[in-house]
Amino acid sequence: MSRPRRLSPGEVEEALASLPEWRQADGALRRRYRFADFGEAWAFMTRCALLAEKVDHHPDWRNVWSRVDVALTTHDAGGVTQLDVEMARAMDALA
Ligand SMILES: C[C@H](O)[C@H](O)[C@H]1CNC2=NC(N)=NC(=O)C2=N1
Repeated sequence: MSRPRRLSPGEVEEALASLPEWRQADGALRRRYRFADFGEAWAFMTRCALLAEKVDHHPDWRNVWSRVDVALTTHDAGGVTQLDVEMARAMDALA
């Protein structure tokens, strides 16, 4: 894949207008998901993991019981790119 371009803060803000649960902090898109229990959280992570492998773009995340904290950033670009915006939308659709 060609190297993705890091989005400007303004471009990220624009993208976040249609991703109300997400915020931008420390060079990443961040969201907390809450599920009914650990099984639901893990099932969500499994769906995301399969997608991440398919598109070769992987979330940084932390799971505690029914909670999943996600940070999306493009390490190669040193910040948020269109890939992260697309992954955020896809993860919302899988939640
Ligand atoms: C070698 C491989 O293509 C890279 O390490 C990919 C894999 N998954 C990735 N995931 C994310 N979120 N950012 C990256 O820069 C990235 N790079």
